[in-house]
Amino acid sequence: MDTYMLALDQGTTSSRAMLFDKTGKVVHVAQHEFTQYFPQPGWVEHNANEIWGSVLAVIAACLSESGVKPEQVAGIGITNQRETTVVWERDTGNPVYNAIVWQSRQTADICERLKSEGHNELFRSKTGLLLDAYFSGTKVKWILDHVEGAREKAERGELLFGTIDTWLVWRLTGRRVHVTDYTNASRTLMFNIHELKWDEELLNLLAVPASMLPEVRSSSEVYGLTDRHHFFGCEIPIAGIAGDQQAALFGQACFEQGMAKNTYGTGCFMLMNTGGKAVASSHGLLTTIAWGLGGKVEYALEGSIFVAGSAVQWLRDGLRMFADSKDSEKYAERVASTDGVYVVPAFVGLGAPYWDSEVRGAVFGLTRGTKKEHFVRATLESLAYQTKDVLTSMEADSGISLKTLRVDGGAVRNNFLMQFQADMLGVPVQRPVVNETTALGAAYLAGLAIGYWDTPEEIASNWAMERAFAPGMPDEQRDRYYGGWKKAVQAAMVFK
Ligand SMILES: Nc1ncnc2c1ncn2[C@@H]1O[C@H](COP(=O)(O)OP(=O)(O)O)[C@@H](O)[C@H]1O
Ligand SMILES: O=P(O)(O)OC[C@H](O)CO
Repeated sequence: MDTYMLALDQGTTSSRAMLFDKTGKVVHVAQHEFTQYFPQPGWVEHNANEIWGSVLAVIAACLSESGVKPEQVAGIGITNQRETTVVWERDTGNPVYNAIVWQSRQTADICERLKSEGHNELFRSKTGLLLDAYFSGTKVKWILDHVEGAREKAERGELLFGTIDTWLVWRLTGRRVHVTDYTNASRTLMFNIHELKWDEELLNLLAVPASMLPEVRSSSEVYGLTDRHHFFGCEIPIAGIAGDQQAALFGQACFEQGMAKNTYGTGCFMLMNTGGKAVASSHGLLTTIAWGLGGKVEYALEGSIFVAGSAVQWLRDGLRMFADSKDSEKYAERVASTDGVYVVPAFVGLGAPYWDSEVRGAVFGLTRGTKKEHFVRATLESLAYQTKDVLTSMEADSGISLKTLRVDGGAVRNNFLMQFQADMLGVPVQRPVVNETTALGAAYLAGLAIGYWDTPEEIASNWAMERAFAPGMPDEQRDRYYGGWKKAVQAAMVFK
């Protein structure tokens, strides 16, 4: 009987279940979108029960559509949108508030207050992060402060906190197992990434009771078995957990120090493996845990870009410039350049390396001759420029010069973008055959724990390139283009 690994990829806009075989090939995918709530400007929330329902639905669809029987599933790996915060009642399992999504800015004032009290450096040095509304810690505090009775319940030990991985494992195991892994813990602002434990001093500053927190485990081990009731009568080991960007780094087999990947989805997330060393950034990057595996923890430097593919969606849905995102390539290629037009897609502020939550989007260099094609091209180029900003910081922080960049995510299908990216970075951009590297990484982590795969080397040999894009732009032209982008960003940051 053939067996498969099942990856559950719980993303910001959809949940996916994916079956992989031993060669790392996708056997089947099922996907389900769910509701986005925007209760106030800048706030983004999800219904945690709807997410749970969507995960059950995609598991059922993936198995029934593929004809794979539940008993053929050797193990489950979970990967998730990171930082998104759920608080629920231990006894009833009811969330006390919506899940507050990573993009949500509703805790910006809590961050400002902690910064004004001089705590930024403390959080940075212990967690590798910044005091920004992006991360979970202030979101937990916000729920305890704003939901009636929540703080009292939390103090009595009646509430549990989890990122989405934790929520799903708790539900899948029939409410028995309350765990997370190092990668997800490292995005909470509450976890000390050097001592590998929840940090009491930070918990006190955030006023979050330790009793709410999940146990932190490695990214590859058996955490528990699925409850028969949720898994068609089968008890399947849940054996891998990683935040989606770390899972993609693993799925791209970036196992050696200095290897990096960039995922072009809603946002762009570039991670560089820095090995067993937590490299502190002095250029606006995050230090994060890449994975915990085989009794060891490896670290990564991360540049998080908040708006990437969603800028293409904006052209499609907001400005109605085309009906399908893939047409952006055709329009961009109809002109030889943007003719000096720059789009700065700072719709929710700018993440790495600027961390400016007040700045908003801007367009520069318009003339009477500016056409839709220039606009589309400039928007796509903005993804590559933002990535260049991050790589420049990454090389400065790590002292490592990137040799090649491995890419994945929805927007890498755009050949214009990939070529422009290679030109801008001056290094080859490599696109793998399997673009579903996030889910694949989760499957690999789970598969290693249960012996479906034996070693990371075996996994690395599965990685295959679909196409490489070689840099070809003359230095002078690259510097001129990039210089224009830097000026555009600076100008956008002045206008607030
Ligand atoms: N051919 C394309 N060119 C440019 N952008 C694209 C293309 N195809 C998809 N996208 C963008 O990629 C994003 C979807 O990628 P995906 O990896 O599924 O995102 P996520 O996991 O963040 O939801 C969308 O924002 C979409 O606009
Ligand atoms: O849901 P995604 O794939 O856009 O990823 C979200 C990131 O994990 C946020 O940090």
